[in-house]
Amino acid sequence: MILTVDIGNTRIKAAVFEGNNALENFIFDKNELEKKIEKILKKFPNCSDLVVASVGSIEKQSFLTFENRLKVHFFTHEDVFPFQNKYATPKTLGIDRMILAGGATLQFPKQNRLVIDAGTCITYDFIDENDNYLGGAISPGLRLRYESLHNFTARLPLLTLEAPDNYVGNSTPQAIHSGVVNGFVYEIDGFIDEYRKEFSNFIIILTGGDAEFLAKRLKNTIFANSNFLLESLNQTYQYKIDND
Ligand SMILES: Nc1ncnc2c1ncn2[C@@H]1O[C@H](COP(=O)(O)OP(=O)(O)O)[C@@H](O)[C@H]1O
Ligand SMILES: CC(C)(COP(=O)(O)O)[C@@H](O)C(=O)NCCC(=O)O
Ligand SMILES: [K+]
Repeated sequence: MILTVDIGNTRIKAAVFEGNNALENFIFDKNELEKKIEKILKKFPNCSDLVVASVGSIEKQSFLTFENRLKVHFFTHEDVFPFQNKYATPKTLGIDRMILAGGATLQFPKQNRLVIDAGTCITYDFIDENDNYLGGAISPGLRLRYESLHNFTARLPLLTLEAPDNYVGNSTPQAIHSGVVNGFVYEIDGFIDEYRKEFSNFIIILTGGDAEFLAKRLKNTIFANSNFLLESLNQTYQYKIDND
């Protein structure tokens, strides 16, 4: 059994895998990291490996305490990945994006793939049919948009996610919901349309905390898989073991 841990900028997601099956998923806050992992290991004492991808503030040292019990692997740019990295600054590419690209390459062989991760940020990652990672885009995620409007203005309230009634918002709250949610949806549909002009065919993988909310609102039909990063961590780790 493998315990995978994804440390994002908002929260931590974890899952226990047996082969390719996720047995249980967990979501928690970074201040609960050690306590939650202890609890998971108590429930799944057969975990032999702990595999981590972190773009958050948590570093490898936080996992030292588990090293006497199981094999700990903290993914870095030095690991082997199943694609060629064509990013001009490969060392600054987010490790979460590398794991997503790894999972997309392994799960959907020999085809163009676009991965959209709607988390703290929205990230777009394109891996072509020859397994070249080309890059993509980074923009503010849903919650970040609500928070930025509030934090950088004097008069805009901090709202929580709500589906707008209309794109013509007729009040301050409705105008904010329209701007944030419709802007978010139009951005993603717009990006997909642009990619379609350049690449005739590609599979789209949509993941992240806002994937489900988003999927039903897009003009393009895409199935959301909120678990794709953890699945990719599990698969990219297997790939690393087989190819090291
Ligand atoms: N309970 C929740 N707590 C925080 N964010 C949530 C929650 N439910 C949905 N979200 C949405 O999920 C996004 C964070 O997604 P997630 O994939 O967990 O991010 P990250 O990997 O960057 O930590 C937020 O922008 C927010 O809009
Ligand atoms: C873009 C990100 C902040 C996304 O983080 P997330 O939304 O998953 O928490 C992360 O992938 C990152 O720190 N990237 C480094 C810059 C880059 O990928 O080019
Ligand atoms: K993201």
